[in-house]
Order: sequence, then structure tokens, then C-alpha cells
Amino acid sequence: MAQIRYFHLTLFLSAVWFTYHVIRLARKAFTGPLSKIPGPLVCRFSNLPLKLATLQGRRVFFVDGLHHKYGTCVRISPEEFSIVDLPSTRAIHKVGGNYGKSLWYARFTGETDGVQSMFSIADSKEHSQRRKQFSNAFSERALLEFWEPLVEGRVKLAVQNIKEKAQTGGADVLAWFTFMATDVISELAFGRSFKTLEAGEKSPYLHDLEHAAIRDMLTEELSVIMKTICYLPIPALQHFLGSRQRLIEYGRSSLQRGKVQENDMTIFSKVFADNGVSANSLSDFEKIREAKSMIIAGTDTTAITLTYLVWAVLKHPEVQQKLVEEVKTLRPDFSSQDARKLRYLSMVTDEALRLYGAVPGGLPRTVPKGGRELGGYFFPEGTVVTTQAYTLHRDPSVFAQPLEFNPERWESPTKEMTDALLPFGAGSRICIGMHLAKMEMALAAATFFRECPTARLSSAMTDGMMELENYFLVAPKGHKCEVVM
Ligand code: HEM
Repeated sequence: MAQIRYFHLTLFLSAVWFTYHVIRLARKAFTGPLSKIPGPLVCRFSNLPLKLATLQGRRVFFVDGLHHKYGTCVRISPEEFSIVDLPSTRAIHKVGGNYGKSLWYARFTGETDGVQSMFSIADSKEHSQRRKQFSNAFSERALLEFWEPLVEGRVKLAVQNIKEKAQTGGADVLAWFTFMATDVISELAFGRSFKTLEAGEKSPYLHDLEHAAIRDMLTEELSVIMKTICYLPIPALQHFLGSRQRLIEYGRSSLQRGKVQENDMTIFSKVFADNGVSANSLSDFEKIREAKSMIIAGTDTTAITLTYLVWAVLKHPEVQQKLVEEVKTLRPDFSSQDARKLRYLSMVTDEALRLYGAVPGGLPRTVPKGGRELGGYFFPEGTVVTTQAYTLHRDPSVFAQPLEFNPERWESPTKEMTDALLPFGAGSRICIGMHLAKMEMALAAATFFRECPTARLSSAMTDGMMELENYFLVAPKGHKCEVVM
């Protein structure tokens, strides 16, 4: 008898809980300023469509599709709104706009324990203090003075390997550019390169980084399932889950080694102190977090964009011919500045960044105190608004025939075009590694087309393999890009 009473009580309480939530969701969906924002009915109640798209690697395309249907401002989940008109994008990202990064960044990077890297810090003031500690190390001046020989050396070795392999069967440019970017950023962060170019394969640290990224993404999207499975005593699973701890231990021992050898030429070096503020003053754990974050942010981003640049050029023989002629004019020991002065290479790079910049979507921000008017709608404070370069870069009113790879469009660009090109983000959170990425890309593209002027795509490469998939970054679905000579 008592059991039946408990059963009815549980049923009653569940019904109350359910009704309360339905009413709360319905109120949110159909009343208040946000209810005026268009979007699919289901997205007013559930984030399932967005979650599914994210897990299937097509978030950016899902959101782009919604913009095509509903306009420049659209509801993508009960809690999140995407806005892609240029004035709103600029307002959200502008310096002093005070739109903090949303909590998604801390969860996505697994930095929810209070020790955050520059990438995930939400608070604008705290972020600007941290960023100041690194801005000198990543300035163009410091790059030219301290890091250019390192980048040049890694680029030469990468292209030499590509050339040899391309002549004798096939070279996967994505793999070699990934090794190159890894070696550069690992030396900047830890004072010692992972030497993946010499090994011709990813280091254990990189494997752990990949596992940690997948783990963090799954924890963000499927938290209940992840909390449950982490107790299963399966060795492979436990090894996978242990990746984050191994990264911390690697970082700790690298920093220790740096101290012992007094090797101070890293991004944390006092050499780069800005008005006495250097990243040297960070705690060891903060440095470990920053180093990990920069290796993640500075590896695949550059390698993927560069790979698409090479692929897109090889798909367009007329572009390849023009580029090959141009890079021939460089002196044999050309510098990154010489390469960046090349007009056509710069047009090709802008076009590759427009269509294939590796971070084209979903930069969520929290609306600051007092709320803000954006795109004709009022957003109360605390609302999450997100922008995406993917849609902005394909706006037909700004870029004629937007889906075509056409470097010539940058011959004499309109102001709208240059304003709308935001592959590195904008404002206070603009990519701190932008100058480094541009240096690597200019040197690598120029060296590749000088050394491999007759390169072509291998017959094994299909267009489908280079279709984009999107897990925060975009990447080729086939996970490789093979060239031959
Ligand atoms: C082609 C290559 C690259 C692309 C397309 C790219 C793109 C971006 C974008 C769009 C953002 C803004 C993210 C946001 O607002 O949420 C960003 C931020 C960032 N990037 Fe890059 N990036 C590239 C290379 C690099 C490199 C080489 C590094 C090396 C350190 C790097 C480090 C960072 C960091 C630390 C941030 C966070 C900056 C902050 O919040 O203050 N990136 N990047």
C-alpha cells in the first residue's frame, strides 16, 4: 500500500516538475524580446538539433542553413542566437565592447577549475591583463627578430619532405604541414621542438592533445554519458581519459627542464616583457595551460588553412601557373617579408582564408550589462550571441559568386570585402597568433610552389575528401591531401 502511495507521489511530483519546465520554456520561447527572433520552432524548446549538428561535424553548415532561411539574426537553440550582419559582428567583437567569451570556451577546453588560458578567459579585464603578457612575444617585430629562422628551417624541412615523397609516390601535405606547425609552436611554447618533421609522425603529446580535445568536446555535449563511462575499467578507455593528466605532466617536466637549463627563449620569456609585464610571472600551472592552449590553437589551424590553399591552387591550373611565375622572382634566400610582399600570393592567401580559414564559425559571446541592440533586436544581458565568418565570407552581396575560389577578386577589393574578411576574428580577442600564422603560410606557400612547380593532386584525391567537416575548426573529411610530381 505504502509503495503505491510513493509511486503516486513520485508520479505527481514528476508531473509538477515537467509542467513547470514546459511553462518556463514556453514563456522563454513566446514572451519577452527574444521571442521575436526568428528560427525553427524546435530550436525555441530544445538544443537537440544544434547538438546533433555539432556531434556530426556540421554545426557551421546547420547555422548557415538557418541564416539562409530566416535572415541575418536567428535563434539556434533556446539559449543561443547567431548574428551575421557585419555591423553586429563588429559591435560584438570590438575592443571595449565588453562582450565576454561565453562559458562554452572554458568547458570546451576543459578549463573549468579556475585556471584558465588566455583563449578561454571570459572576463574582459582579466583577459586584457593576460593578453598583455603575451602580446610582445607574438608581435611582428619579435617574430622577425627571434622566431623567423626557426620558422624558415621548419618550412624548408617540411617542403623538402613533401618534394621527396611527391616524386616517389605521393606526399600528404596536410600531415607535413601539421608536423611543421607543431614543431614551430612547440619550440615557442616549450623551448624545444617536438621534432615531428624528423620523426615523420605525431608525437605522443600531440596524440594526447587530440584525445583531450575529443574528451572535452564529448564532456561538453554528452556530459551525463561521459560522467558514467569514466568509471568503466577498460584499459583503452582509461588511457584515453588520462590524456589530460599526461599533458599536464609533460608541461610540468618541460618547464622544469627549461628552468634547469636556463633556457628562457620561449613565449614566457622575460625577453618579451612589455613595460615590465611578462608571462614569466604566471604560475607553473598557468604556463602549462597556456602552452597547451597555444599548441592546440597554433597547429591544425595553420596546417589546415595552408593545405586548403595548396589544394585550391592545384585545382585551378591557371592560378598555379601565375603563382609559380611569381614565386620564381624571389631571391634564393628570400625572407618571410619578401614572400609577404608578393601581390598574387597575398591575393591567393586572402581567398584561401575567405573560403577555408580553419576557424569559420561559432564564436559565442555573452551580452554585457544593460543588454544591447543588435540587428534590430534587443538582447538582454547574459544572452549568448554567436557570429560566424563562414556565412559572412559567403555573402553574395559582398562577394560575387561567393562559392568560387577566385584570387582575382582581391585585385581591387571593395571596402565591404576587406571589412567582411575576418578569418582571425576581430577586436580584443583577435587571434594572437595571426602574424605567426601569416609568416608560416607565406614562407610555406612560396617555398612549396618554388620547389614543386609541377605538383598536382594525386589521382586518389576526390573532391569529397576535401569537403569540410566542422568540429570548432573545419578540416577535410578525408583527413589528408595527397600530391604527386
Ligand atoms: C591560419 C591560422 C589561424 C587561424 C585561421 C586562427 C583563427 C583564430 C580565430 C578566429 C580566433 C578567435 C577565436 C574567438 O574569438 O573565439 C583565434 C584566437 C586565438 N588564436 Fe588563432 N588562428 C590561427 C593560428 C594561430 C596560431 C599560429 C596561434 C599560435 C599561438 C594561435 C593562437 C590563438 C589564441 C591563443 C587565440 C585566443 C586569443 C584571445 O582570446 O585573446 N592561432 N584564432
